Amino acid sequence: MKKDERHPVTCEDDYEPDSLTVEQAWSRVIDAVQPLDASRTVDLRSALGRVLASDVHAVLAVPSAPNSAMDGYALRASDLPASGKCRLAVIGVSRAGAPYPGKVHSGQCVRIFTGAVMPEGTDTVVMQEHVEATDGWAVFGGGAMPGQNVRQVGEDVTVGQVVLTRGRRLTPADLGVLAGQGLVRVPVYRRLKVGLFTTGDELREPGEALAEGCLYDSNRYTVLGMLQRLGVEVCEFGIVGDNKQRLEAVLAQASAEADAIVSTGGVSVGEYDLVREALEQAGHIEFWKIAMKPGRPLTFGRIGRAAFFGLPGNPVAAMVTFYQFVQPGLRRMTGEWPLPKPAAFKAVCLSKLRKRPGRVEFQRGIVEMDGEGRMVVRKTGQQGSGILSSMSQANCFIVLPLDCGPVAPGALVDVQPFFGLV
Ligand SMILES: Nc1nc2c(c(=O)[nH]1)N[C@H]1C(S)=C(S)[C@@H](COP(=O)(O)OP(=O)(O)OC[C@H]3O[C@@H](n4cnc5c(N)ncnc54)[C@H](O)[C@@H]3O)O[C@H]1N2
Ligand code: MOO
Repeated sequence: MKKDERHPVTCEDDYEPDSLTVEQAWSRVIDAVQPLDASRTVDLRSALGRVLASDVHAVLAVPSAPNSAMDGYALRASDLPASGKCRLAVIGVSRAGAPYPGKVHSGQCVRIFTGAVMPEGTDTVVMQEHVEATDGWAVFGGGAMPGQNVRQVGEDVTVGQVVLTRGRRLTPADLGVLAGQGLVRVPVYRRLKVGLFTTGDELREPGEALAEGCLYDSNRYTVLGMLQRLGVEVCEFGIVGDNKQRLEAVLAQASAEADAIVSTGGVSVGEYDLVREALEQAGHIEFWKIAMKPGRPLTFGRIGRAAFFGLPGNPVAAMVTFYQFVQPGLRRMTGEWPLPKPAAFKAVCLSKLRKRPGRVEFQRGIVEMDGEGRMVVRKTGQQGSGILSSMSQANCFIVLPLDCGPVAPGALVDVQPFFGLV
C-alpha cells in the first residue's frame, strides 16, 4: 500500500502498512550480515566470551580411568554378602594422584579417597561412614550395590566426541571442558570491530558545561556498555552534530575501519534527521520502519563492507532496538551460531498497561516470584521512550504482541528477562 502523502504515517499511528514486523526485521538483519571468516588461536585464559572457530574433538576420555566418587574402601562386589557382615584385609591405599600399584584379590580391600584410581581387581566403593575399620581389617555390612560410588571411564566425555561446536560463545563451563582436554590454546573468530557515534547538535560530552537547550550524551554510554558486554572492539567517533559533511566524513572513515557501525539519533523524519539520507547516499538502506514501540524508525543497511545500524535517538528506543536487532546481528557476525533464543516466560501482570493494537510493545517491567510462587510483573512507572530510568530500574521487557490492546491487572503477559539477554 502506498503512503498517503497528505496524511503520512507517523509514530502516532497504530497500523503502518510499509513497516516490517519484529520477526521480519530480525530475519532481514540475520540474513544480511556476513559472519567473519578470520580466526586465530588464543590462550584459554583470554577465551571467555570468544566464539569458537572450529569444532573441538575430545582426545581424552573424561574420566580417563575408573575412580572413586567417595572416601572409603575399594573392594570386589562379589566379596560382599547379601546380608550379614563380612571382614576384608586392608592391603594398601589409593589416593588421588597416587594409585595403589598392586592387584586386589578376594578377601582383600584398599583404603581409597575421592578421585583415586580404582585398584586392579576392585569394582565397588563402600563409603567410610558405613565401615568399621580396626588393625588392618575392615568390616562391611550387607546391602552395597555392585559398582556403587565408582566413576566409569568416559562417563563425562568419550574419545572422539565433539565436546564443543564451532560457533559456540565460550562460557566459564566451556573453558573447564577445554582445560579438561589439556588444551592451552583455542581457535576463535577474531574480534568484531564496531564504529560508534551519536548525532545531534544538542548533545554534550559528560564533563563539559551544558548550554541552554542541550543535554548530555547518554546514548553513547548505554550503547558502549551494551557493546562492551558483547566483547567487541569499539572504535568511537564521538558526537557528530547535525552536519551533513561531517556525517559523511565519519561514515566514510567508520565504514573503512569497522565491520559494523552503530549510531543513535537522526533517523526520524525531522529536517535535521540526516542519518538516513547520508546512508542512502553512501551505501544502501535495507529497512527503516518496524511495527514496534519504542524503536519504530530503526534503520538498517550497509556502507561498503560494514553493516550499519542507525538506532533512534530516544534513549529507551536505542536500547530496545539494540537488544532486539543489533545484538543478534553482531553476534551472528562474530561467527556465533545458532543464536540463543532470548529467554521468555509468562507472568501475571500486576499493573494496568496502556496499549493500542498495531505494534509490538516492549514495556519495561520488574518481574519476581510472589509469596505464592507465581511469577508476577509490574511496570516501571512511565513508559515514554525518553524515560531512561524505566530501563535502568527494569529487569525485564514486558512484550505485548502486535494485535493486543490494553492490559488489565491480573492478565498473563509475555516477559523477556534481562538476564541471559543483556
Ligand atoms: N514528526 C515526527 N516526529 C517524530 C516521529 C515521527 O514519527 N514523526 N517519531 C518519533 C520517534 S518514535 C522517535 S524514536 C524519534 C527518533 O528520532 P531520531 O532518531 O531522529 O532522534 P533525534 O530526533 O535525534 O532524537 C530524539 C530524542 O532523543 C534525544 N537524544 C538523541 N540522541 C541522544 C543521546 N545521544 N543521548 C541522550 N538523548 C539523546 C534527543 O535529544 C531527542 O529528544 O523521533 C520522534 N519524532
Ligand atoms: O521509537 Mo520512538 O520509538 O518511540 O522513541
